[in-house]
Amino acid sequence: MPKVLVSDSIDQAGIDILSQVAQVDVQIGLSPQELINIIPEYDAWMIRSGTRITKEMIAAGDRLKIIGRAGVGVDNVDVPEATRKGIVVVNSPEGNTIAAAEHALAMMLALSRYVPDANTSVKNGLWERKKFVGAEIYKKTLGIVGLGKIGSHVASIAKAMGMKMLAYDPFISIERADQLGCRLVDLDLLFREADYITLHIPKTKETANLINAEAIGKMKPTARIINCSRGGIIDEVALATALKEGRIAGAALDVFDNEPLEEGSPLRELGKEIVLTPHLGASTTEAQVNVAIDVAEQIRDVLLGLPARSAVNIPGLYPDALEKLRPYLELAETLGNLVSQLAGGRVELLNVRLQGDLANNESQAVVVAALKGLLSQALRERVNYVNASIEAKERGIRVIETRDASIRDYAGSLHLEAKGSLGQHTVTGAILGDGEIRITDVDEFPVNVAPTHYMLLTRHRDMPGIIGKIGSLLGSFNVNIASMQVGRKIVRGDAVMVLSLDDPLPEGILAEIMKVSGIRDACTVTL
Ligand SMILES: NC(=O)C1=CN([C@@H]2O[C@H](COP(=O)(O)OP(=O)(O)OC[C@H]3O[C@@H](n4cnc5c(N)ncnc54)[C@H](O)[C@@H]3O)[C@@H](O)[C@H]2O)C=CC1
Ligand SMILES: O=C(O)C(=O)COP(=O)(O)O
Repeated sequence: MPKVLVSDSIDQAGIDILSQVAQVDVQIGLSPQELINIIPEYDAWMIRSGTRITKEMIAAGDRLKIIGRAGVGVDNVDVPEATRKGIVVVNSPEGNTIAAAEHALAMMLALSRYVPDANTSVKNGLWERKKFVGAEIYKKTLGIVGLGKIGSHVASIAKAMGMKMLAYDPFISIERADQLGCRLVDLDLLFREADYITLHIPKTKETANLINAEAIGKMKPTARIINCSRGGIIDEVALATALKEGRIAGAALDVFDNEPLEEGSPLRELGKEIVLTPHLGASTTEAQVNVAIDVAEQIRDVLLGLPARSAVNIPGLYPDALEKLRPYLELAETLGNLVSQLAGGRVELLNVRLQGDLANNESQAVVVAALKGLLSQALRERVNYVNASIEAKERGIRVIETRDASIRDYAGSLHLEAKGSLGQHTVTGAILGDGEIRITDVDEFPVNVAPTHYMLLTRHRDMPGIIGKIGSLLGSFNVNIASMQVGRKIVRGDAVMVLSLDDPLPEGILAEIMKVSGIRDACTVTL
């Protein structure tokens, strides 16, 4: 019988499901070393946010087939390492949406009316009515950062409470925001105008320290910040200083840089202007039943050899179909990711054209893979083969699928066209005889490049010297070029340059590239 390790507190409903097919061991509070010692005997591992699954633990888990996160965020799991080891990572993308949204609203109200401190005061035998005069949220402006599942639910309730709403989410369409009663604005305006700012975004490179001293400096002195998303999005020291000096009015935090919140944290020293909870966003009976069942069912299915419905790192397709289409799914995902970065965040239209032999194939999975790639910049591990179409629909992305079997530059190729905040862009790619992916066309300019993790694309005038200048500029920043391709339609006309790089581009280099005479546009892409 397979064995499942449960190392965080999970609702019994989940344990019951797992017990149908496996021996379940619940072991909470083990140290990282203890986990490394015992994980070799387990086939599956079920956690919440309390366990950090590291590369070393995954390396030790020789029998591990699946890691199940009973919740949304998988930032406590080394997903790339799990993927490399062929371990499926699943989560429950929607099981705790309502709980997290309601907690954010509870925090907003508690903060406005000083409920926690007033409660402590009464329990201490005091009756301090003057000390706890609060603020109403009615007719106040709520700035929602991240209009995904939780942010959308917060919006619908805040609307009913009479709030005016601004939202910032570079991956959401204006129509979707309109439907929710939110005005999409840039971050700067949101910071300046909001009375309440609530964060509902994943922690990524872009969102780490988003709320820093500079951002706080733009806020009203009466502004209050609520964070029930992820620690590390707010600079805790900058926030504590601003609250201490009265530069903003309050903050309510459920998540922290270090959890549990460390003893010397300056946040602990503040008074009624701060409300702190110990990562309780998902802690309702209902949400815990939802996520436990959702994830336990997936672990059970995978242990029985069936696909998982919310895998964050592999497609939830049946093995036969998957094997046949695998190269094209990878191609579609890569091209989707590439075209989304060329078109800018707010993509409103994706046209997927299956060409040559590919036009005769079952196409749905290819379109879904392209959407998964397209949304991966916004949703990271949250988007998968199962939810990509729904996510795209909710974001107001129009998807058009066309086929043209007569285009036969390659046996089978895929052409994507996306319209976003940076205009309309196209990419084409194919699978070569050796199974390798090639990008064969960018914005209708022919190229022949293998995609790599770091890429630089320029639009320039085809003229002598320009390639050399870009090469030397990259060299002077110690960036190594793996390969370089120029595509043009006519001599000395417009051209594109596609460079595969071994290193990420340091900050500031794009501005230098743009100064090179003849360069019209340049962008970096991370695949
Ligand atoms: N405190 C708690 O116990 C809980 C916390 N969470 C966390 O809440 C967060 C939101 O969860 P969901 O709404 O389910 O996720 P979601 O994926 O549905 O929504 C996230 C939204 O953030 C947007 N986004 C991505 N990068 C952005 C950026 N740089 N700037 C602005 N917006 C950006 C995306 O377009 C998306 O609409 C996640 O970090 C999740 O882990 C979720 C449940 C419970
Ligand atoms: O689902 C999430 O992303 C959460 O943050 C919830 O965390 P938890 O399962 O309550 O430890």
